[in-house]
Amino acid sequence: MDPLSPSPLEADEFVTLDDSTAPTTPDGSLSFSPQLQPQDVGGYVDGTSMINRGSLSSDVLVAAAQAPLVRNICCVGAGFVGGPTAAVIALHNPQIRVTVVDRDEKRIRRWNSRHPPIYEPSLDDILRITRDGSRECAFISGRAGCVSGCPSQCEGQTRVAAREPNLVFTTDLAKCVSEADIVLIAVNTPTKTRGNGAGAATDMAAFEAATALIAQHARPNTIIVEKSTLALHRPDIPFPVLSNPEFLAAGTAVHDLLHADRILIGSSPTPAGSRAAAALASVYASWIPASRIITTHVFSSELAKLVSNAMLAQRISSINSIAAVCDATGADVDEVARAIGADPRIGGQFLRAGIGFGGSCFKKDVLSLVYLAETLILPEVAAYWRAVVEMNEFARERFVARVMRKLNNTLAGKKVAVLGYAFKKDTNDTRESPALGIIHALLEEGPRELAVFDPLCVPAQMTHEIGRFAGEGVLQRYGGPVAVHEDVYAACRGADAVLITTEFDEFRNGPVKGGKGGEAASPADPRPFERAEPHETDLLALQSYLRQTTPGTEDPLNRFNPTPPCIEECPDCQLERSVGVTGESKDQRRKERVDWRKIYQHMSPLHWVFDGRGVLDVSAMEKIGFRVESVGRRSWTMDNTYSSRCI
Ligand SMILES: NC(=O)C1=CN([C@@H]2O[C@H](COP(=O)(O)OP(=O)(O)OC[C@H]3O[C@@H](n4cnc5c(N)ncnc54)[C@H](O)[C@@H]3O)[C@@H](O)[C@H]2O)C=CC1
Ligand SMILES: O=C(O)[C@H]1O[C@H](OP(=O)(O)OP(=O)(O)OC[C@H]2O[C@@H](n3ccc(=O)[nH]c3=O)[C@H](O)[C@@H]2O)[C@H](O)[C@@H](O)[C@@H]1O
Repeated sequence: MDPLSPSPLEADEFVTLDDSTAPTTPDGSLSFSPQLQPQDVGGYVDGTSMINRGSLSSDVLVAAAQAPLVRNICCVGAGFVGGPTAAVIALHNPQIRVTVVDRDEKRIRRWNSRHPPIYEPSLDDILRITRDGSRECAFISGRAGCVSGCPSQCEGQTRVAAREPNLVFTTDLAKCVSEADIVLIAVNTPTKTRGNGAGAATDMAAFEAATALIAQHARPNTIIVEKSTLALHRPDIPFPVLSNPEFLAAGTAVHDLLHADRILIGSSPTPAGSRAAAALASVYASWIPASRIITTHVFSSELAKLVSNAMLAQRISSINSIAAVCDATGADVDEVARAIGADPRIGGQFLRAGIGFGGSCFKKDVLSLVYLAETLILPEVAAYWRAVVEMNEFARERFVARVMRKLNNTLAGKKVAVLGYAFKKDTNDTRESPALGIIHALLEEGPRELAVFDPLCVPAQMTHEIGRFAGEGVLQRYGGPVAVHEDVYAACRGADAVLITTEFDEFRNGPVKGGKGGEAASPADPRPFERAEPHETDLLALQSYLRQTTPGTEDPLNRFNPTPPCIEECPDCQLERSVGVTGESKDQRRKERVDWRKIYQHMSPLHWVFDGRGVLDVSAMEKIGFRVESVGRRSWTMDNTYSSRCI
């Protein structure tokens, strides 16, 4: 089989933005929507009188005493949010049965196999425990090599009991919903592509379809929880409805769920609303400190989620606007970011300049805010937030223009390698990836070859997507210029220019700065644990440590049950065999840094590298002989020195 051709099942399974269907989105205006009338929110329609302010309020604590016991949770939507969220809830609540239901059979098949549809660090370990159950195990309580008589309980063994499976993936929505005490809705809410509000409003089609089915099958008093991102929406169903937006980020989903800085629960200001909020809070309280569980009015919660993403996107657009100023003046955007970030009122995060933000949410949520402002007749507010998206597009266009300028404004007869296809590092999520727009723009210039490489995305998936958005004729197998590579060196061989479009650590040539998304420092031995019975989070930390000290050991605690066997004709196994890569070997290889010297030797003589993500140490690259252009940083001139005024 051609390794680059999608297997029949795989091609259908690729993560794509669903096409918008009918114009079902409510206008977003409180006064326009029949679902947003005062009786729904107990007279708090103006949003000013929230029931609870700050963390877990006394109302909710009082309600907690009367909150229904949660034994069964159903999550509708087995995507980037539903899958990891359900897995972490199941991990920390072994007494709760968690079912994840999706209408996409292939996706469910993959969740039930050793080929989960999404890649997230540590997710596989959690699935192994919750979906497959685990064996009893034991380990030395103290640090390895600790001396006898150590005061820190280092002696002796800690035993961990076996666990029954409590996470189930299925397509049987009716059954799961009818058994649930809480139903989490985590279905996709993309931007509408046609009809009223196209290009800005949220497409509520999947959400409405899900709520209609839930209303049909749920028992009375089942608590409905919106995890999908919505804008001031109230489903018209006779159940207590909570808003519980998700703040996890792709690539760090498990970390974000395990160590959430806040859990936001919006409810209506009624005793039933508070009881429902308390029941949901009790699920999170298994691992999140009560001080981090914030309860608000349901609309405040939904708006807070939109605003959170809008503010983060705005920071990226702000620093990218400054990158353009740096390019024109000789200032260095990283130095500027470091200097301003040292002010605690500003802070240092989300100030990495480059080709702009991608992903399924930032653009969608900013546009949703724009649409909301427009429907509320606040054109100035709408224009303000729209500029964030426009600046993002400018960042990408500016990068392409710079590549073209340095390549004499033509790609005829030239080969360009694009490194990074996912929208950010450590994920195989490609939705709204800046790389896609860049590939599209480069194809317009008629290159001889456009080679694409990504350390995590499956080549067949990339090929399929590029063929879909640019037409199959662009693919090499149909005589076009696009070749997707499994190997970075093959991608760069003979290239006139290499572009870095995703901030994977694999592409770096210098140290990685810390942070949750950064390259993890070698994990320290977490023992001895504070608790005699370690938490699952403790066990995950111990497992990472032991894996590092005994490389090649997949299950150092000897806790895992075997993964479910694949069906004989498993398309994922076939694909792995055809490209000679297994999940594990790919993980292993991922950790390897690109050898830039090797790339240099086999590139064409100009050795251009365009760093769209600021991952390269330019001086080190220069020593090898590369000519590097880095957004908002330094720029190459023909007299072999770095120019300060390049633009
Ligand atoms: N992707 C992310 O990192 C984050 C996403 N969000 C929000 O969470 C929501 C879900 O996003 P993702 O998980 O990324 O979407 P996704 O597209 O990965 O997954 C959604 C899943 O819902 C399923 N689905 C749709 N309608 C259904 C129905 N009627 N019955 C059963 N299953 C149905 C789809 O088949 C799909 O598998 C969105 O509102 C998004 O804005 C929030 C925070 C982070
Ligand atoms: O609602 C959502 O979907 C999620 O959106 C973002 O998470 P995500 O899009 O997964 O990833 P981010 O780390 O926020 O990165 C988004 C994009 O911005 C880019 N970025 C990020 C940071 C930065 O400084 N500069 C920059 O260009 C990244 O490369 C990426 O393309 C938010 O960070 C999450 O809190 C939120 O839950």
